[in-house]
Formats: sequence, structure tokens, C-alpha cells
Amino acid sequence: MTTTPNTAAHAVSDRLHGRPAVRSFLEGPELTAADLSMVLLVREDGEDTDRPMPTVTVAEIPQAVRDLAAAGIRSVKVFANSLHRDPQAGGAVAPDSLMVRAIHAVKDTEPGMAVMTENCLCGHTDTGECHLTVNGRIDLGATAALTAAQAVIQAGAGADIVGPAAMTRGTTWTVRQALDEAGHRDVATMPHLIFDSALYEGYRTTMRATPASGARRPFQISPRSPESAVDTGLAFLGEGADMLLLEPGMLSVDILTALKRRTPAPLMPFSVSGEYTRLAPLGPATGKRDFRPLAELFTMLKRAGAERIITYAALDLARLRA
Ligand SMILES: NCc1[nH]cc(CCC(=O)O)c1CC(=O)O
Ligand SMILES: [Zn+2]
Repeated sequence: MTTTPNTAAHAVSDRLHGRPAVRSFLEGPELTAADLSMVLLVREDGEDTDRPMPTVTVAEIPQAVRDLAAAGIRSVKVFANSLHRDPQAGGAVAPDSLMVRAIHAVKDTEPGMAVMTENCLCGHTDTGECHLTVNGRIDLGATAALTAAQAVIQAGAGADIVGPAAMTRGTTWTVRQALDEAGHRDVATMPHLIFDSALYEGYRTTMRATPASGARRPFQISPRSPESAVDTGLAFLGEGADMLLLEPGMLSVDILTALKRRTPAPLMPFSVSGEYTRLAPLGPATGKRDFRPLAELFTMLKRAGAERIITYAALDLARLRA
């Protein structure tokens, strides 16, 4: 009897999977600590901790980053907002802002830890919007200018990679120009490429960055517009972005693979708050989280071509693997 090419293929695959030693030998690379960047949500000393997502104070950062470094993690993604909010988002450029103090705390402890920041106004506007509103209208020029000034302050404090997150066209270019003019040519930009999603609630509640209007953020991409997501990512690269952050990570894999064919720039899925609370929920009885589903998700993202993965579970996953 002759075998068809199809059955022959099956026979080969059975042989390779049947012997544990061969299967393990042929398995792809494991997820490692170096694949992961840890999210730090920073709160002011004395603020309550009764929030959906874990937070740290500036005073807790040195120990936190020592633990991360010991576990093999080489980067943090820092979010730090202002207690005081106003229409001009003045806190975004305060010289002693929570973000500035947090960056110093990381770099003073572990200079080799790459610090990535969120570079956005939603934690500083009274509306919780990522943009400035002037006379009732979105002011893109003012938004870009203030975001760029914020980026320069973050870079001055020691940030390595700033992450413009308002999704507004032109902002990444303005940030790039401002960094260059301020002598920060070696500081990279990683704009966020963001789908409109219900998975941000844990973050917004924790960081008090919920849009007051209750409406979706106007510049985030509709999940029904894949071309628009790819085009916007390419546009950000055209504005000088060095890499792209994709958000929510688990719901952007098609965009990751499409962009991967079009650019050599590193692509970084951000596994957002809703992925953490849903895929690693607190066990009601144990108070412990099961991180295995997130590990599977990140293995898939790595398989799909993610350069690194930004996650709230970086430390726990690194320790699981150690
Ligand atoms: N500047 C926007 C921003 N910064 C952080 C998150 C969400 C992060 C998360 O859910 O973990 C978002 C999205 C949004 O609020 O629309
Ligand atoms: Zn924002």
C-alpha cells in the first residue's frame, strides 16, 4: 500500500511527539524573565490601597526593583499620575511630579533597569481625558506640546523609553523633536497603539483616569478597523517612533503579525489590567492568583513575534519559572 503525502506527514509528526526526550528537545524557547517588563502603578504615600490593581509608593520602589532585578527582569513600565488635576494638566510637567520621583527611585537603585514611561495627560487633566480641551474643543497642538514637555521632563529624570499614549497624530513627532532639542537624542519613543476596549477599567479606577464624559476615548481605534490599526502603527513609525506598544496585548495579535511583516521595529504587547484581573483573578478562598493562563497567553504572544511583553504579572511569572 502506498502512503499519501498527507499520511506520511502525520507519521513523521507522531514519531517526533511520541518520545518525551525528542519532544522536549524540539520544543521552542521558554518564556523567560527577560521577555517580560513589569508594570509599576505608583501611588502617593498615604493614598489608600483598596483598588483593583496592585500599586507601589515611591518609598517602596527600591525594594521592588531589587526584587525584579534579582528575578532577571530588566525593564519597568511606569505609570504615575497627579493627585491634583486641572484643565491645563499642569501636573504633567511638574518638576517634582510623582513620575519624576518614581523614575529617580528606579534609576538610583538599579541604573541598569530600563525605564519605560507612560507619556500622557489623562492622569493630570480634570476630565481624565488624554487630550487638552480649549474652548470646548480638542486642541491637538496644545496636547502634543504639553505631552512633549512632559516627555522631556521624564527623560531628564532618567527615563529610557517614553510612551506617548494619547493616540493623537503628530504627538510622537512633536515628542521626538522636543527630546532631540533638549539633548535626549538617545531616549527612545514607544507610542501606544490602543484599541478601544473594556479591559482598561481596573487601571482607570486604580489610577483615577476614567474619562469624565463616560464616552470612549476619541482617538482609540475601533476593534472593527484592522486597517486603521496597522496604518496608525505605521504612521507612528513615520513620526519617528522606535518601537510600538500594542494594547490590549491579547486582543492585538493580528495587528502584531501584520505589522511584523511591515517593520523591523520592536513590537510590544501590553497585557492590560483587564487581562490580569480576568486571567489571573484572586482566588476567593486562597487570595492567591493562578498565573498559568497568563503564561500561556505570553507564550503565544512570543510565538507570534512579540519582542517583549509588558505585564503586571512579570515578577510572579519570573518567580514561577525560577
Ligand atoms: N493613556 C491611556 C491608558 N494608559 C493606561 C491604560 C490602560 C492600562 C491598563 O488597563 O492596564 C490606558 C487606556 C485607557 O485608559 O483608555
Ligand atoms: Zn492617556
